[in-house]
Amino acid sequence: MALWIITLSLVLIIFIIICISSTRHFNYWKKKNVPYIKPIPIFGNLLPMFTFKQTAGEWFREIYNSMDMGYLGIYAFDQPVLVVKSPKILKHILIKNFTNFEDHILTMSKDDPVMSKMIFVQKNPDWRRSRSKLSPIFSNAKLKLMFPYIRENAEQMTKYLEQKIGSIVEIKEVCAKYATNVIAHCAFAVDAKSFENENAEFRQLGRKFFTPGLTAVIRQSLAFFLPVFVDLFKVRYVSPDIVDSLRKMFFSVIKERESTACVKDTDFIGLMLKLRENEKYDEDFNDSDLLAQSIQIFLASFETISTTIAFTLYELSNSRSIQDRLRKEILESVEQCGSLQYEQIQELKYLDMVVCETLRKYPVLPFLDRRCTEDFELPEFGVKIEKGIGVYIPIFGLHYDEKYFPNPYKFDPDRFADKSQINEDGITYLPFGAGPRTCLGNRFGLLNVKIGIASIVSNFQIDTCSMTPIPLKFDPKCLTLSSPVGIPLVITPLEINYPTKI
Ligand code: HEM
Repeated sequence: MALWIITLSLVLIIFIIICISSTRHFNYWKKKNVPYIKPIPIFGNLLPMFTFKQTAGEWFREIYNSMDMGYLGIYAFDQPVLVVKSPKILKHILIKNFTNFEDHILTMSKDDPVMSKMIFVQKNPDWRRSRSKLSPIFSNAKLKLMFPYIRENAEQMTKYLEQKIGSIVEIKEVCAKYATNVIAHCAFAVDAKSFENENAEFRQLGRKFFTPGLTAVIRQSLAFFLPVFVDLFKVRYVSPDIVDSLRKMFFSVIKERESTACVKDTDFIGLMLKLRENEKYDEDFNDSDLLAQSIQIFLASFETISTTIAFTLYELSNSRSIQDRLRKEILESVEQCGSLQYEQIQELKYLDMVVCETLRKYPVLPFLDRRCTEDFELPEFGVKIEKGIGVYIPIFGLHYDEKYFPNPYKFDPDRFADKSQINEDGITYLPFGAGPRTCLGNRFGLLNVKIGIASIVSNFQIDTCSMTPIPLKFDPKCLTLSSPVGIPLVITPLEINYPTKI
């Protein structure tokens, strides 16, 4: 027999074995009497995501809309996982019965000594220990100390934009420069110089990590949807050269701080060094833990901040009345105090409403995951979840549900005029997650987002141009929400002669 026939037969046999073995759990939801979507061999229900026809967020929204029940079974490759839609059940999972769902499904290879220590990835008991140590460094008092630098950086951004007046600006890139500078300064005590140098090292690192690519999205999707594979094949979530560059920067700052005995409260690295000093005898909090959490801060903040500002500016460019109302609020407030102050930012109600609405329409992380760590039962809802089962929360589906947000495609900040009712009866709005594992940096993130928006809106008028994608499409090669063509807009000086600018 010809060699090619033997080879082909072998490949065919291996393929059939993989197909059959990938279906061995496929009667799990049927046996539990849970409604489920019919899976296919190998991919389970994940094929649309891996053919890059849809983003993960859009796929979860489709699943969300396909069911009337409060929950539904699917298969992530061969693994049964539950997609939960009911706001009341979500409140139990994320808050009331949090101890049954403390871990994320997301897994990093144990062979990756840095990334596996990042707090987002840590499982218990490590996560609890890190969370209690890191929480104080995000306090209001600490953020206030960082405020002057953030405002200074926003001023640099407006100066940069002044040179671009009248031309088409890819605003997401400008916001990425702003966020890179803040995070490099606050997490690594480095002046990133993103506005001065198009190829600044920190900006390059951010581009490398967040520029969508086939291999990156496959690696990252496996970490979320097939964690067993990650450990088995030692799949790296972040390419080692990015981690190496951040490691070098981190240790050079530590060395400098130690040699000059310089103690600083105005950046996260200084705060973490203080923490290490206090935890001298804690072997579980050494330099590699500090490095892991610094990288965590870089990865968790830079894309979320820049994307949220860019999506807000996109919506403002599409609505002159919202843009004008926001500008009026900001400029009136600045006029009273001379310049924008930390406390004032928290009091700008319409700015807050605008940002909340942006995070509803564009939750940067469009889905969340949890792992059931103890059997869980809610007889009143007919729910029983076994230890080990993964749970996905379709944020994008909830945020576009007519029941909770009428006319969901409309950008309408007035939805958030009264925030007291939000998540009262169950969880329907969760751009930062919810419960004890909610985003650790949400106040820091919101502060940066609001200062960035206030600086641009108070100095420029923002409009769409022939290159602005309307409607906006999302990039299927990105797990977070992102536009494949960026967000090109035109900025012009303010038409009316406003009395004050920031
Ligand atoms: C607009 C900005 C941001 C958004 C929309 C956002 C969103 C999120 C979401 C959805 C989670 C998962 C929460 C959960 O599982 O319940 C999360 C976790 C986290 N975020 Fe953010 N984030 C933002 C900014 C930031 C910033 C600026 C930082 C750091 C300075 C940060 C640090 C973290 C950390 C450390 C976690 C893991 C918390 C834990 O597992 O205990 N985030 N974020």
